[in-house]
Amino acid sequence: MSSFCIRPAVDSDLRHLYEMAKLTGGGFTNLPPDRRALIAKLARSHDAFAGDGDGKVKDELFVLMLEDRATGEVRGTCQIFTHVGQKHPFYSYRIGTLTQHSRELDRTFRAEMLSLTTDLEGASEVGGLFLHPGERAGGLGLLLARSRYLFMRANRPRFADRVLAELRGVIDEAGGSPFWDGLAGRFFGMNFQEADQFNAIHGHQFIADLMPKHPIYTAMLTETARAAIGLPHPSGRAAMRMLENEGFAFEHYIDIFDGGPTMTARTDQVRTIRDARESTVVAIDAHPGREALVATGRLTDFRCALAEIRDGDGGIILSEQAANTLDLTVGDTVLHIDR
Ligand SMILES: CC(C)(COP(=O)(O)OP(=O)(O)OC[C@H]1O[C@@H](n2cnc3c(N)ncnc32)[C@H](O)[C@@H]1OP(=O)(O)O)[C@@H](O)C(=O)NCCC(=O)NCCSC(=O)CCC(=O)O
Repeated sequence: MSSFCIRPAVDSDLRHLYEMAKLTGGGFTNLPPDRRALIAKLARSHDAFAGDGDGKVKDELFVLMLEDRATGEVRGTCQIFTHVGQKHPFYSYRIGTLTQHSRELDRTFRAEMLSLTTDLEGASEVGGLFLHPGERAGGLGLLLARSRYLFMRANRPRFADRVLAELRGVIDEAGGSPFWDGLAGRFFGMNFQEADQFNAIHGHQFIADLMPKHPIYTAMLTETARAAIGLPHPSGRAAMRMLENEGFAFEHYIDIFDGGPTMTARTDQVRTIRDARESTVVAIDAHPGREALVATGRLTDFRCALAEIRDGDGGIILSEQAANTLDLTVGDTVLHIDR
């Protein structure tokens, strides 16, 4: 087990966030390579961690970081929004069908249409998931993604009953988006990269403002735009698999910008939220145990790590390594779930 640990972002993480944002290759709405936008994110996250939820529905943002406690190196990040669409409308396209029959021709046609909706307004959102390429395929992506669900469980009243995640859509080799070119791009006078850059600095709102409000028949889109509907960017397949493993499903909502799939779940049915257990640490030793995710704390003191645990008398026995990584001692309460 490693000494990697998830912790709340602090203002001095700007450098790390910026470095990671530069590595994403663009089109990653929640992690733009723009210092001003990242400073604003960190300030918003700072406020969210400092408050304790006053019962009002707000769109708060929590930014988490993956740090190697042995070296102090930051290797990943992820985000959680409490209620999207409180300030600016949260638009999605819903894919629907309209079936029509002609008696004279004896033909039935099913037309697929994209309707602009704000159906997902008020839901919580997980996003901004990024692991340094050098650390992939070793379980840390899983730690990053699932730590958010343990955080939500620890702060359940602050989150909505529904949770969504937007996956990046298909981007071609030239950095363009076939879905953008076939639809939104025709109403903006800019290519995808320009829109992406504008979006990073000024936010999503201009897209919503200029987007055509009438339903779009997909039969009228170009073949390449149509083929991109609901398809994730190839680098997002691991993220999609992890969402599916948690019980998220594609319910016919897509991003209005790049056509990427929006996955949704009932918050209390997300596997990690539903199945996590709260236990007391009854002992700490160096014997091997089963692999689990262990979290402690609730807000600025929140920490989460991969750990070896065993069942003990009246609680769990934790590995020494995990106890050091998470600063835990006997008698502390933790949230945990097997890997
Ligand atoms: C997403 C992560 C953090 C995932 O980390 P890793 O790559 O280390 O993941 P992993 O442990 O190798 O794999 C996790 C699960 O995905 C499966 N998997 C891996 N690669 C796959 C592929 N190409 N196709 C299908 N499934 C794949 C693995 O088998 C495993 O599932 P089993 O356990 O079943 O075997 C990383 O790939 C990354 O930083 N990618 C680039 C940035 C990105 O695209 N981020 C997502 C943006 S979308 C977003 O942020 C919203 C979504 C969200 O926030 O959750």
